[in-house]
Amino acid sequence: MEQKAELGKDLEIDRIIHLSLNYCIENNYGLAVYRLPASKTIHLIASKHHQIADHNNLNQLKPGYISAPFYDAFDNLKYIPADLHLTCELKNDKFTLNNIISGEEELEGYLFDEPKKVLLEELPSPSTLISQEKDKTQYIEYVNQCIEEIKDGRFKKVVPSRAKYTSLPDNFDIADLYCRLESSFPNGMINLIYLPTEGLWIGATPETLIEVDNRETFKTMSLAGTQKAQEDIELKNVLWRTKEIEEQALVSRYIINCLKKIRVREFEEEGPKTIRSGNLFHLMTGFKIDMEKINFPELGQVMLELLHPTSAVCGMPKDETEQFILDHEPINRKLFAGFMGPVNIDGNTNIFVNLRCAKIYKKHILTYAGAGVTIDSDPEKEFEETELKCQSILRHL
Ligand SMILES: C=C(O[C@@H]1C=C(C(=O)O)C=C[C@H]1O)C(=O)O
Repeated sequence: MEQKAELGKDLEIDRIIHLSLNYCIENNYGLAVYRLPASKTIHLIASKHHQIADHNNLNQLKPGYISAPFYDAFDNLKYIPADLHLTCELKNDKFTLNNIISGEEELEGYLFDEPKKVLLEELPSPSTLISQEKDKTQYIEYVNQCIEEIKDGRFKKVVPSRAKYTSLPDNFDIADLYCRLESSFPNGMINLIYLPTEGLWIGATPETLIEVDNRETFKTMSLAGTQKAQEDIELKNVLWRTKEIEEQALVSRYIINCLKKIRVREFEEEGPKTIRSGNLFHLMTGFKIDMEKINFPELGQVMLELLHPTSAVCGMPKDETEQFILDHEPINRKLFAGFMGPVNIDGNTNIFVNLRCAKIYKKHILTYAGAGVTIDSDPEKEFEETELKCQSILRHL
C-alpha cells in the first residue's frame, strides 16, 4: 500500500477523474468524487457493490457515499461503500493524490494506466429535447398555477422546477468542469456521481441537509431567498426584500417544527445571514444541536427523514405540495433536490440537498433549478432566477 501511495504522488485530479470514470462506466461501478465546503481535500469513493440502503441504518453503515432522488427518496437510497477511497490534497494550485485510505486492487491499478479521453460516448443521449421557448412558456404557466394554489389558500409556498438542455462544447472535459466548480464555489459541496442506474451527475450545492460531526454535534440549515451576487458589497450590507425574508423564515419555521415533533428544544440558531454561492447570494440560518447533551445518537437519521424534502425545494405544507409537484411538474427531478453525501467518513456524515446540479449526456448537459414561489411572486422573475441557478453551472463549461 505504501508503495502505491508513494507512486500516486504524480497523479493529478483530472487524470484520476478520467481514469476512474472510464473504469466505473465500463465495469458498472458506482463512483463519487466530492469536496466538502471550505476544504482542501477531494475524496474519491468507488465500488462495484453499490446497493439500496436502509435509511434507518445510516449510523451502522460502513464508510461510503449515499445518493437519493427527490421522489421516494427513502425507498431509492443508493449507497456506494468506500471499497476504494482515496484523497487528493491541494498543493501549489494542484490537487494531487495524497492518500489511499482503502484499496480496491483492480481499479487502483488502473489509475496508473495511460490517460485516455473520458468515455462520454458511452453515455446515452437525452430522450427528449425541449426548445428554449417552450421551456420558458411552460415554466411560467406552471408558476402561475402555483400562485393560483397559494391564492386559493391551499399552500403557503411551492418550489416549481425546470430543467434546461444545453449542447456540450466539442472540447468539453468533465474534469475541467469539476475543477472550475471547485474554485468558483469555495463554500459549496462539489460533487460528481456516477451510478449505472442514474448516469453521470455533477454539481456544486450550497445547502447542508444534515451534518453529524463525531457522533456529537448535529447541524442543519435553512437556505432560501436568491439574488445575483454583486462584487463590490460586503455580505453584511446585502439588502433583501420582504418576499425573500418571509420565504426563508418559512424554511426556518419548518425546521423548528421538525425539531418540535421529536421534542428537541435545545438548539442554537444563528442567522439569517447572507451567504455567497458562486454567482448568487442566499439567506441562511444555521441550526446546531449537542447530541450528547440531549442523549440522541440517532438524531441525524431521524432528522433526515423528517426534513426531506424541505420547504426550500418542495413547499408548505409538505405532503400537499409534494403531491402537487408530482402531478403538475413537467419534468422528472430524478437526483435534483434529492440528497447525497459521505456517511461515516472519519466519523462524520455530511448530507447535502442536491442543488446546482446537472446530468451529463453524450453531447448534452441537463441543468436543473427551482425557485421558491409565494403569494408575492412574479413568474417572469422566478424564471430568471432559475436561469441564474442554471448558469451557475453552465458558465463554467
Ligand atoms: C431550488 C433551488 O434552490 C433553493 C431555493 C432557493 C430560493 O428559492 O431562493 C434558494 C436556495 C435553495 O434553497 C435550486 O437551486 O434549484
